[in-house]
Amino acid sequence: MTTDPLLYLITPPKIDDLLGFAEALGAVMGETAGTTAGIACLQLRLKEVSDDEILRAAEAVAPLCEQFGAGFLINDRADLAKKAGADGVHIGQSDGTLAEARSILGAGKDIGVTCHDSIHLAMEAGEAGADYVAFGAFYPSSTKEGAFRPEPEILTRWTEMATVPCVAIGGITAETARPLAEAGADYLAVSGAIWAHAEGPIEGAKAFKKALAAQ
Ligand SMILES: Cc1ncc(COP(=O)(O)OP(=O)(O)O)c(N)n1
Ligand SMILES: Cc1ncsc1CCOP(=O)(O)O
Ligand SMILES: [Mg+2]
Repeated sequence: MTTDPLLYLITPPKIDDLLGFAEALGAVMGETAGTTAGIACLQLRLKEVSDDEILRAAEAVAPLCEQFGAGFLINDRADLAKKAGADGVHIGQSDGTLAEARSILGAGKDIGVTCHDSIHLAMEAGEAGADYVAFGAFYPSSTKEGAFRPEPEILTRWTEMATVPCVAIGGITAETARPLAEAGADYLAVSGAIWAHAEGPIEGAKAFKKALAAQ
């Protein structure tokens, strides 16, 4: 690979067995630690669950992020990110404004913004102070349906015109990662390719280790 994106892991949208999940997460983080597929960031992305459930999950995963040196972000909710003492929040185009999230979290925290397939949205996010912009879904995703399907080239355009880091997301697997890395993604955001890997999350992590190995 010509570039070396970092891995940005996203949790499954529902976690039934929190202890079991934390164990699997620790194993994935341990498996990739110190390699080019080391987890740089974890996003807790639980959907249709109570605030308490999100905060309980945050309590379970935050120490692992600390242990393995990964940033810890919460999806959608700056207020819960603040309560959980997370490193930041990821917001979509319908999750409130960046200014609102910033006023809740303060200057030192990270705020990432979904920009779909739009350089225009990314410029707006960058101007509003986003710490990263996210483009996708690059490939069909079993985790989230979506109408937006950018070409990897958007990552190249962005990196040539802006300094704000870019995240690629959507259906990324060890097999589909390469064009996104070569196009200039700073981070590859991945969920299903780890958590729904046919042979389990550790094998999923090993596949990324192999795919992202320095060449
Ligand atoms: C890194 C990253 N990129 C995009 C998204 C999608 O956010 P959003 O559009 O708000 O959709 P939901 O994830 O909330 O369903 C993301 N979560 N993370
Ligand atoms: C949250 C999100 N936003 C666009 S695609 C996606 C899902 C990412 O999960 P997967 O890696 O399983 O496609
Ligand atoms: Mg959202």
